[in-house]
Amino acid sequence: MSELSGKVQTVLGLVDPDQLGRTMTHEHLTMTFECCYFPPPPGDEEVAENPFQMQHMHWLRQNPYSCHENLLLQQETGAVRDELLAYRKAGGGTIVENTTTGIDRDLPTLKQLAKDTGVHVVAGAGYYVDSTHTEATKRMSVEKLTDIIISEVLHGADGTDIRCGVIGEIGTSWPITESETKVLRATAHAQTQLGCPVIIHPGRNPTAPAEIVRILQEAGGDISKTVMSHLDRTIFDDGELLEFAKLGSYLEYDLFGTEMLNYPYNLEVDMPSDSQRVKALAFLVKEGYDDKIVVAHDIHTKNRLTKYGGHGYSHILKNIVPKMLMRGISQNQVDKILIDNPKCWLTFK
Ligand SMILES: CC(=O)NCCS(=O)(=O)O
Repeated sequence: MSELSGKVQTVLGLVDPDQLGRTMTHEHLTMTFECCYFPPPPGDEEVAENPFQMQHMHWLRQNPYSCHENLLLQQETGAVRDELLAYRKAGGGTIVENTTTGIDRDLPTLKQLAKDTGVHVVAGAGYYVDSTHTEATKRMSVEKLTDIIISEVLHGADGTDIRCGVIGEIGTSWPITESETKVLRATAHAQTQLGCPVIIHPGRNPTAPAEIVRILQEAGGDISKTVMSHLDRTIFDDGELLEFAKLGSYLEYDLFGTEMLNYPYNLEVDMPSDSQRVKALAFLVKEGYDDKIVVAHDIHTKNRLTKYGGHGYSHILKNIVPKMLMRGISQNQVDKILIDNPKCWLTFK
């Protein structure tokens, strides 16, 4: 039995799972999203150059990816520190920080933030989407990728001794690329050896989550210890959602706080409102999946920080939980979603 068994690995070391408390399973505290810059609508170029003014806040919420500066969350460590202190005050205990190779993971900053704020921070191992894979990464064998991921969990990542406590978010596009398929297989192999939690970023197609599960399963992955992220922008049909839920992964609604009319990465998608997200959670609870739901905000742009008039990391605790209770999700079920399910997922086998 490894020393990790029965524990959760944070950037400050191993902790007992009961210490985690309320947990957001998919956030970013420092990263860059420049890989996913999307040009502004014609005529809006000037706003995009000078976005952080009151009169532009609505534009920024609607076009968060069309402003270079908005994509540089790594410039906001001070604001994020204040946010984490507020998160603790609001009853938060833990944040899973999903930044992986390709979007500027910064483990020393995560460690410092955890020390300064008392929030448990669990860091992610592995690789983001194909467009961020280097040529060297693309040439690697599954075995080599597996070794790197395992080492990031057992010894530390990016030349530090700071260890990751989860594999992911592992990025995939749609269709899934060859390089992403190798990383998924390596993820499953590493998970088999480590007994660790895994979290996946699916491509923007309703069939993507099931296809990813198929690839992980074929490579021996443990789907019951895997979170499928971003379901709120991926599967919209209730029947398809239940079909996917049967496969046994955790079901993550992680874009709370995001309101956007035109989702630039897939104009077919109607991004739901928070009320619609709560409705989806209530539906899954009614169908018996309360042991499988996890939630988060997936903050990855500056405009979502309270410093810039955004909802911040405490939005779920302050605003969404009361709405969940109002929509028939019991306090016991809320506690499962915020405390028990993340704890169970994050604990090494
Ligand atoms: C950081 C990240 O991957 N966020 C997800 C953005 S998406 O638009 O839901 O894919």
